[in-house]
Amino acid sequence: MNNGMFITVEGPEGAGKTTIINMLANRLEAEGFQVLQTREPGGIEIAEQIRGVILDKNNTKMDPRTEALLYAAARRQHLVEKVKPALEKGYVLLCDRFIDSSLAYQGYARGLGIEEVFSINSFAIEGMMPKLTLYFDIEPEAGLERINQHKGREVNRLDLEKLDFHHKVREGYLKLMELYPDRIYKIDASRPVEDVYKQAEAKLKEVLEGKI
Ligand SMILES: Nc1ncnc2c1ncn2[C@@H]1O[C@H](COP(=O)(O)OP(=O)(O)OP(=O)(O)O)[C@@H](O)[C@H]1O
Ligand SMILES: Cc1cn([C@H]2C[C@H](O)[C@@H](COP(=O)(O)O)O2)c(=O)[nH]c1=O
Repeated sequence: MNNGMFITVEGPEGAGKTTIINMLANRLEAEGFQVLQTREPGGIEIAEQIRGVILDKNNTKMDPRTEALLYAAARRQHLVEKVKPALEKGYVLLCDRFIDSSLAYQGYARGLGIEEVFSINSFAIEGMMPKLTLYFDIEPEAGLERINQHKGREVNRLDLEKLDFHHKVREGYLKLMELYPDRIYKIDASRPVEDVYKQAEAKLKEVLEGKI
């Protein structure tokens, strides 16, 4: 039984996902929803350990397929331990990144192929897809500039990829929007925080009120 609502938030580095998820969670809780925030890769102990391996700056030899499989493995464990139980209890689950990150980063930007990466992830997720994905669209230069200014945020292995890679990630997301127009909703994340929040809140409310 699945009574909750599975919402994912996606986008390039520094798009503002974490900032807006926090604001949405506060708002929904104030309105009486049961809300759970989580993230990928991570969110539970085993997946956080896998995150450490994937994002370690010293792991420069990591093969792209190994990377894709590790993300899928972390996803599987997180889904079983946290996502499914929360949805069964009726939570609105706000997840910072999910399968679309693998499709955009590993499938498109790394060149493994969107279909191939979807296929290995099918084994991990067994059809559990989000009801809504808020895609935070921003030029990579602007997103990277934000994270460079963000004191205390550790720079990880993926952040250190060349600018061309980050452009491909964005192109990958734009392709995903064409593939899944009913699920993925684009937010202009280059705007000031309040404006980005309003765009996200309006769409989320539509979905929660059952308008789509
Ligand atoms: N709309 C905005 N305008 C300007 N700065 C912003 C905006 N949204 C977030 N920021 C700032 O940009 C930095 C990155 O924001 P945040 O951590 O929310 O992004 P993110 O998408 O979760 O990043 P990543 O996934 O790459 O870690 C933070 O310092 C945050 O305060
Ligand atoms: C889930 C997932 C993530 N990634 C990348 C995207 C980011 O570069 C890092 C995660 O760092 P964040 O600060 O938590 O955003 O991992 C990926 O390439 N593939 C994935 O499936």
